[in-house]
Amino acid sequence: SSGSALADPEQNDIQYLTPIQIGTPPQTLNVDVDSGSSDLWVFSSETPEDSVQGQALYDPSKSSTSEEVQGASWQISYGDQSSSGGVVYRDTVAVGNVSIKGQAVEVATTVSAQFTRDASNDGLLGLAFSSLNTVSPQQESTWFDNAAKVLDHPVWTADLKYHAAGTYDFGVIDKSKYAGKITYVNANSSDGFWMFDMSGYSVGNSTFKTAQFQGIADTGTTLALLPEQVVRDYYRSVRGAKLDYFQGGYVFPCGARPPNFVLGIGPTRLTIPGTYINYAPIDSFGRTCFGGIQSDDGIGFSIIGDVALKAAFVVFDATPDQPRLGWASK
Ligand SMILES: N[C@H]1[C@H](O)[C@@H](Sc2ccccc2)[C@@H]2OC[C@H]1O2
Repeated sequence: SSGSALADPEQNDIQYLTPIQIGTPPQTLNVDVDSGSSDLWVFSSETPEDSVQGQALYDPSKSSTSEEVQGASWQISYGDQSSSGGVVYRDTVAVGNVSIKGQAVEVATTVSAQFTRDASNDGLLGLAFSSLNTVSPQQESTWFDNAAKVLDHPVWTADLKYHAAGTYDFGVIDKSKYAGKITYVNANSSDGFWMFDMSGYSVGNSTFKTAQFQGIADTGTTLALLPEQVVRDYYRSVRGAKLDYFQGGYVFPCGARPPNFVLGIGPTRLTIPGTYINYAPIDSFGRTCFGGIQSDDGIGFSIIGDVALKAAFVVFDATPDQPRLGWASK
């Protein structure tokens, strides 16, 4: 089987939301497909009312195919310090018409304020490796790991777009969605992420500088978080750019036209248009803008988020024993 689901951006492409169907009859929720985590969790009838502000709720009691996983619980905290936790049901979950029975659906009994504030986000669909799943005492598999058994190929692809709806495809590589060839690089899943090696970078039309650093492909992170040195080098070329301690990153006058940024991924190059790096105004006058490239704060690896991913067609290939990431222009 194979399927395709919408990736609909919120304002400024802060995140992309994908409708999924849970239960019988199907309950549709819009979730954030997140290649940086491995829990499928949703707002639910068991989420305290004061923690819900407009989200759609999954109600297992209204699904004839739901069953509680006795004694199981989950608790997750994310890179941006948000968090959630709760109990676990099994139910049928369809993404892009690929329907999987007995999928662990983690229902939230607590969510942090960032999630409560985000009315259009009904939960997360974690598509990193199952080794990061937080369900205890028995860890659960991601929806993709369960689906890979029935998909024509153990792959899913991300075709995110700048200020427009894109798609996540499952089990198929759609040739109409990219141009030229797909270049594959090995992924290292030992930390549970889609981690891969960068080979260098260039700013605008300057010469390519070799630099060895690792990064994770993270559809759930908005920006591209790169090594401090690389980021400092980039903003030297942006008129009026400065590191704003209070905003927590590099800002510049919204009239600035940041240069393109070229990321070396193994032998291939990913060009992030400067327009994607003029991420969004931080003030209501639209005078000062926040950069789409920021520092990874020395966490030990970079986070290749949506600002970069939306410039490519990306293949998450979970071929057993050798996961790979495919990159193509579009
Ligand atoms: N992988 C990412 C994840 O999807 C989000 S979770 C999230 C939090 C609040 C609002 C929406 C989503 C968080 O930011 C970066 C990293 O952790």
